[in-house]
Parts: sequence; structure tokens; C-alpha cells
Amino acid sequence: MGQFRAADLLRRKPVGQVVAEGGEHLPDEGLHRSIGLFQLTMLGVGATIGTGIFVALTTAVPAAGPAVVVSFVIAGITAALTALCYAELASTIPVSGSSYSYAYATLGEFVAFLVGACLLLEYAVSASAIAVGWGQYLNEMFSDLIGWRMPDAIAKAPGAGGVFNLPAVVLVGACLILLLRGVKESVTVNAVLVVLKLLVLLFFVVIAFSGFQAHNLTPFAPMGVAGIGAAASSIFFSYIGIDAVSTAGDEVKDPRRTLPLGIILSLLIVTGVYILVALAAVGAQPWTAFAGQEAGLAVILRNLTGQAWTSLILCVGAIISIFSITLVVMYGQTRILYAMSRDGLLPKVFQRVNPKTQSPDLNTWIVAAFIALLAAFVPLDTLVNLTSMGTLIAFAIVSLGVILLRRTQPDLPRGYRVPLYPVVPVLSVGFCGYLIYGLPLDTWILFAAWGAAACAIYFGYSVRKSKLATA
Ligand SMILES: NC(=[NH2+])NCCC[C@H](N)C(=O)O
Repeated sequence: MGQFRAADLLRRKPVGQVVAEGGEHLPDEGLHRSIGLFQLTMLGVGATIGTGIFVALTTAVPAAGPAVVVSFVIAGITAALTALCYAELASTIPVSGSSYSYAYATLGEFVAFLVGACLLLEYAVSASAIAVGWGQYLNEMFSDLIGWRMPDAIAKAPGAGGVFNLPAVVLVGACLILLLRGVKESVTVNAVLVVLKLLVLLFFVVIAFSGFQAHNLTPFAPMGVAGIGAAASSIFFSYIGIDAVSTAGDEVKDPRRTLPLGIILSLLIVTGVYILVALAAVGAQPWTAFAGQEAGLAVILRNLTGQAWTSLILCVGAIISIFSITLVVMYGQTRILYAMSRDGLLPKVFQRVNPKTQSPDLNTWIVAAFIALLAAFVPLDTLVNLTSMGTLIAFAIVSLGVILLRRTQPDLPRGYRVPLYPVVPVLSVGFCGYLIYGLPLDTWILFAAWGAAACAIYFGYSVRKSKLATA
């Protein structure tokens, strides 16, 4: 243990040790390298397309107008740049644990801990946001099926005109039960769901394009460049998840080649689909019609066709596929906390595993309770923006990590190197900064409070209990 020294903040975990520990995060994970490029791409697309594209237009189009299509391109470029940086680190340090492990190996323990705190936004808080979006489509489905919808009081958070968001909590509870039973989404189930998601979005694109009216695209950018930037910041949420590809490091065949390819392929598919959806949507109704539209894509279809079944198909597809992403993201969160606890930075409760189901029970309960509380009482926009904030900071740190590792350990074998070094990591940091700048003030304030709480835990607990301190 010993005394606290400032140098402790910079202590790094040797890359070799990080890699060697890979695969022992949870007892049920072996080192079976069985995932190939196709499955990996499915994993990336599956972890990325969630609530985002189904709800983002409601706030993004009023901010940017039809130029929201440009915002999607900007957010997509940011995701691509950061994903390339991720790919280099993933191919150098091919382990689970994601940016937390990378930061531990490159920027030292303190930054790694802060990245862990950002990941809590990227996973837990995003799971809350996803659950809230799910509830919107559930309610829309009720409306299509039986002409009834839940009253706002039990379907919305206080800041959004309700009291308590029941559907979101029900979803989190269902995922909790599955996770406690040790259910993990299988690779096959994921692949089926990805196809379902893509089909549903394609269905939207085809019908919405049939009602395309060119005059809806004018004025193209009524809110100017600032509006396009602000919309890009809030849209970024929908691109989060591609880094999930790099968290599968342990189980991928030929990871140094497959990881970067999987990231890039997933991104191309996701960006293409998003831009098509956005273009079809802004062509189908005037940009002023988007504000406040809940379960927006379903409503657009019903308004356009006058047929409830079109909306119903979209709702059912969204409900099934968003259910699964909640499970995946909650699972990811428990695994990150597990890794931080194993390193001694968080209390041991996070690694206690139920011998029967092999799942970290208490960890899962804590995660689910946290996610359910946020989902019940915090409005969707706040959750979405806070998620983007945390993720963008973590991504910027990963990009810096690429530069740092090239300098400190130039000879480490790298299966993949970002092209045009150092342009790509520098641009990546720049784009992240631009999107962070576009987030609203209240998000900044919440994030500052979050950071302060993380520092309190680090200095009050982790700095003394760290494995690197006690080793
Ligand atoms: N860590 C994650 N994979 N979070 C999920 C992010 C949300 C996802 N991009 C969506 O549109 O709903």
C-alpha cells in the first residue's frame, strides 16, 4: 500500500501484462479464437444500431433542418477517425476491456480510471437512453394495435412531462433477469437481429422515399453551420458502439488483421444506412414537422401511408432489436466494472461470481439499478447528450493514446497502423473536440459533476487499493 505519491497517477500497466490477462476477465470466457470477419462486422453493426437512428431526428432536424444529412456525415467521419485509432490500439493490445485497458497501458492509471468513468456514460447511461427510446416505440405499437397508449405520467420522465418512465424500467428489469441467468446474446442471435434491424430500416427508406417531395429539402440549412454542428453532436450517439468490435479482441481469429477490417466495414454499413434513413425522412415531411415527434420513424410512415400496419411493422422491428442491444450494453458494462475491480480500482463486489450461473450477480444488480433509475427519471435528450460527451472524451483519449504509444513504444508489433500518421489521430482529436463543443451547456455541467465524483472515488479509494500499488 504505502503512501500516495504523485507518480502513482502515471503508473502504467505493461502492455505485455494487459495482453496476458486478456481472456481471464470472466471465468466463462476461454481463449477460443472463433470469431471471423463476418461475425465481427455483425457484432459492430449490432452494437451500434439501436435507439439512436429511431429517435435522433426528433431533435436533430429542428436543430439543422434538412441539412441534418450533412450532420450525419460529420458524425460519421468522427466515428471513422476514432474507429481507426481504436483499430490501431486494438491490434497492438488485442484484449477485452476496450479503451480502459488501452489507457491503462498508455496514459497511466489515473487517466484510465477517468476513461472507466466515461465508459460508464458510454455504456450504463446509454443503456438508459436506449431503454427510454424503446418505451416510445412500445407505446406507439400499443397505439397501432389497440388504439390505446400509456398515459404520460407513467411513460415519461419528470423533465419530459411525466412522473416515471415505466416501460423503460420494465425493459431493464427483463434484461437483468436474463443476465442473472447467465444469458449472453449468442453470435447467431445477434446476426439474425442485425438482419432484422437492417430490413426494418430499409422498409422505412423504401416507403418514405415513395413520398419524397423535393421542396421539403428547401430551405436546406435554415439554422446555418452552427445548427449543423449542434445536430452532429447529438447524432453522434447513434454511431456509438462500433468500438464494441475491439472489445472482442480475445475471441477474434487473426485479430491484428480482422479487428481493423471489422471496424471499418461496420462503420461503412452503419453510415450508409443512417444517411439513407435521414434523407428519406427529411424528404417525406417538412423539417418543421419533426419537433416533438415521439417514435418518429413510425409516425412518419403512418402519416405518409395512412396505414397503421406500416407503423406497426417498424415498431415491432424496433422493439425486438432494441431489446437485444440493451442486453449487450448492460453486459458490456458489467464486464468493464469487472476489469476495473480486478485491477483493484473498484471494490471486490464487482468481481463476485455466482458459481452456478457464472455471472457476476451483485455487479449486475448494481448496474441494472443504476440504469433503471436514470431511465425512469431523466429525459431522453439529457441521457443521449451525456452519453455522447463521455464517449467523445474517451475516444479523444484513445486517439491521444495512439500518438503516445507510437512515441513511447515504437517497436511494439502493430498489426494495423492508422494511415497518414499523425494526421488521422490529430484529426480524430479535433473532430471529437468539435462535437464536444456543440453539446449544450447543461451537459457540460453534468459531466463536470460526474468527473468530480470520479476523482473523489479515485483519490479516496482506488489510488491505494490498486493492484499496481499493492504488487
Ligand atoms: N456502448 C454502446 N454500444 N452503447 C450503445 C450506443 C447506442 C447506439 N448507438 C444507439 O443508437 O442506440
